[in-house]
Amino acid sequence: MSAVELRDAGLAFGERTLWQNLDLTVQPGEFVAVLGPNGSGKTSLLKVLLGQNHLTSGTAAIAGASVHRGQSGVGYIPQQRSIDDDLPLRGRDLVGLGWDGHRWGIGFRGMRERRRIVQHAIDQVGANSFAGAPVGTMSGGEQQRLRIAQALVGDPSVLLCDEPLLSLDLANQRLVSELIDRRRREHETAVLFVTHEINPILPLVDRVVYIVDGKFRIGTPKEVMTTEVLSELYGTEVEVLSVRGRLIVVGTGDSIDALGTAGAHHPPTEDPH
Ligand SMILES: Nc1ncnc2c1ncn2[C@@H]1O[C@H](COP(=O)(O)OP(=O)(O)OP(=O)(O)O)[C@@H](O)[C@H]1O
Repeated sequence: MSAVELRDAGLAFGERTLWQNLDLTVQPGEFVAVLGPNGSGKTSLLKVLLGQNHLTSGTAAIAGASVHRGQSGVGYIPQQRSIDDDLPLRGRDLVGLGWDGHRWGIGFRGMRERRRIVQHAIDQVGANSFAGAPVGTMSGGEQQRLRIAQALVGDPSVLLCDEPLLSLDLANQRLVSELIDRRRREHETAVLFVTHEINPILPLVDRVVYIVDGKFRIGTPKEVMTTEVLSELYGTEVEVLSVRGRLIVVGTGDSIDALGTAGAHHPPTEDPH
């Protein structure tokens, strides 16, 4: 049974259609990167699978069952927001919050079970040494490891990750990617990974969903991350170079662009004055 299945899916907000006719089947253990410029509808796609956004057309299913809000089997790592230094919440409590959505009842047995499951998730991300500290005092990498533990605590068959490497240094980017990769290899958890920066995860990615302004392409990185495909998607001349195993993209004008906005060929915006 497939982990995720979108059939002829479309999503619009009011007049604006983000994407439509999207067919995507993700197999258990598959690692899918979701790429595209700001506002192309990447987060909205994850929210469809969380049951928070409703498709305008088509269907969405997780492990064969129609998507609904609060379903079990889905772990979510939301886009990182800075945590207030004074937040009186310990790492262990943060992970526990992930469990409470799957609560098995209260009472002594329930509490003991909760403690065991929270500890297991903390162990999976190697966070035992700092899980007792207040979250606000932790480094960005430590916080992110606990967010992953929070997403894993319900033993998900699908893990939805929204820019989980954002504002992490290279060592932590690698650590966090390895944790997610290990999860899908050891537990056959399918991963949908929204990112602007494909290079840190390039060796892990099985397929890419690349969305630009309502158009999209789905395929292996080799099939999608090419000069021809990206030029067609962006409707402008984009160049993709492979240098020492890294992909360098020039000309998109968004954050995947090696030259930043300087690489864009968009017409200059009008000066309002
Ligand atoms: N609930 C909503 N109601 C109306 N418009 C929405 C809603 N959610 C998202 N949008 C709009 O849909 C568009 C896509 O948003 P989304 O967050 O999915 O983009 P994204 O590709 O994840 O962008 P980014 O890379 O900036 O995170 C945006 O223009 C956003 O304002």
